[in-house]
Amino acid sequence: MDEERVDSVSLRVAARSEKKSLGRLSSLVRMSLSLVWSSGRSLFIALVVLQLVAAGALAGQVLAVQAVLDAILGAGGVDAVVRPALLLAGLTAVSMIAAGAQGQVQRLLAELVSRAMWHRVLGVATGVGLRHFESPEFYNRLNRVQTSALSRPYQVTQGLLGMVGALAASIGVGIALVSVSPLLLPLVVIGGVPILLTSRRESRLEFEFSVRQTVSMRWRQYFTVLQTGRDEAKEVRAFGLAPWLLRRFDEHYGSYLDDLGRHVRRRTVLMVLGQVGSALVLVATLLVLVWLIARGDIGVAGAGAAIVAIRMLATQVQSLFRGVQTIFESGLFLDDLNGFLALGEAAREEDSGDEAPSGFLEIEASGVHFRYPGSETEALRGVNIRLGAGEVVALVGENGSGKTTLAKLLAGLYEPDAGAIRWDGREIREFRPSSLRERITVVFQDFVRYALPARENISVGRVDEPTDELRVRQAAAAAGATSALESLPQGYDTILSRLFSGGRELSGGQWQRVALARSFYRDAPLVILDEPSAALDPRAEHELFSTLRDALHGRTALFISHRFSTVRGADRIYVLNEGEVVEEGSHEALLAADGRYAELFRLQSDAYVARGGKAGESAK
Ligand SMILES: Nc1ncnc2c1ncn2[C@@H]1O[C@H](COP(=O)(O)OP(=O)(O)OP(=O)(O)O)[C@@H](O)[C@H]1O
Repeated sequence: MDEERVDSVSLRVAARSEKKSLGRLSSLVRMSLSLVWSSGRSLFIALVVLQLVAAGALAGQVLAVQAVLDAILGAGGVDAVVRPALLLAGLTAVSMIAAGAQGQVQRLLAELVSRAMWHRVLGVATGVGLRHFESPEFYNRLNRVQTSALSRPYQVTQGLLGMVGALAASIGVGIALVSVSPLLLPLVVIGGVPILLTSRRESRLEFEFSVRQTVSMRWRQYFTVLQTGRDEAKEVRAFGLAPWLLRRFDEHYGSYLDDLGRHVRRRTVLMVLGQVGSALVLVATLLVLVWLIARGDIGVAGAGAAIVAIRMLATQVQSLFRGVQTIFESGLFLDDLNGFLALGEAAREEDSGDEAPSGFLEIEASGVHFRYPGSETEALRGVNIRLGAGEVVALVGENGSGKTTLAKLLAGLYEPDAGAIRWDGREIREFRPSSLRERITVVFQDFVRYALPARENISVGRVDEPTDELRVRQAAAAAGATSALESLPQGYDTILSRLFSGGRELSGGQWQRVALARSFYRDAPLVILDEPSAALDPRAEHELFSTLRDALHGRTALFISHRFSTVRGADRIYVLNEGEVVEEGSHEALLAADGRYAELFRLQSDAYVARGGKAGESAK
């Protein structure tokens, strides 16, 4: 919670101290333009052309109005009015068509920019180290980036294009107005200033509101997922959670709506102040016009054209200043976005070092300490373990003793705070992290169940190569998944989820076999299996471990298990307790030592015997 508070406070402070210099404006514009340009240059050019056409047509309309009025008041009769009237109609049609076409082109361009932004954001989300996923601030930022910052570069460009169009139109109409009376132009421009001032304040309020509401919005999203998610649906019904979840959702929505109400009121007050200020200047401008007419400086046709020009120009000047405001408003969100994208830069820089060797003779963890970010206590405290090539090594220990954490460090997903993990004497931190991970395959307890065809659920084990059908089937066979997958309606083409039509769901144990097949398909020299048999029935578990060495084809395996019947076949067993290795050795040696392992083993086998089964004895 503290981190969230610091995050929003620091961002609000940054927003207040933000410099509104021209330099900043130009750097925001440059960044946004380059993104839009690289995403769809031909559409961008088309938009600029359409803006210019619309602006030219607008300025032409002022002159056409004057020509129509001149013709009406002159002695040429009806015939003389036809040509300027047709011109006016033509110019009006052109400006309307240009505006309509702009809307369609903008829609396409916005999607192209959005895709380019998603590429960057997803690149960061998948590229940053796992430690970021321990931090609420990372999720806050990710949420803000997804909900608002993603569309901002395009909005800046749109603001800029709007400004270009408005500027072109203002110049055109301004020249037309000056030709009627030079005095009126500065007054119309001054009319835009109140809008500029109030909208700058509105921008800041908008950003502050967004930062303030990030955490609440994430809670709302979370409660939405709980009520709509497939995985959650069972428990929500079984526990009758629906009304309670809806109440929790409503609490967050309620506080959001209260804050939104206050925010909208403040923005409305500012908007009204700006508009009233502009309207007062407009009144002054019109009074000057009346004075000019009274003095006889402007004729009737000129006065008519001036009124049209003042109206048009006031709108254009407002658009111009609103464009500036959009850019500044987006600037605050873009800073946030840039901060997020910088994490990706840092991750790319971190992914450097030597190529990891294709194999090893020995992996050794020595004196490894590790504490999760934000955690008080160490999850690992001076751990020493060794894995020889081709060995099958087991980690056992009670819940929370650090087994999974050690597996994550060995998999190169976290770095030790102290101590080292070495491959044949070389510290793994010397290797490029992504190249190290290519040499390792891990099946986590909570492996991902992809809503994809069975084949892809296995071949995602190695996506950098084209799918090898034979290897998919061999991996499935090694994991004991063949019969479950072949009996599916479309065999390996069946989607393993009910989310999509034709899909089928697997049982927990069948899924576990698919995850194992995925790890075998990866074909890496080190295989890490975190409770690979937790969901397997006794027969499947027995089959898995009796054939594990064959399936490994000489690869090294580290597996975590709570079942001692599976652990006993390992070459070496490490017993963890509160982040430390307290015992190591073969099953027989550990039993003979009569320590913690022997105690846990007896507890488990006694439980079987107590239930009257023979499994305990057979385990011994
Ligand atoms: N992502 C995390 N952030 C902070 N602390 C964590 C995180 N994951 C685990 N821990 C803590 O680290 C310690 C070791 O956890 P770990 O998951 O390695 O235990 P384990 O031996 O694998 O447990 P289990 O048998 O229940 O799977 C525990 O105290 C746990 O609360």
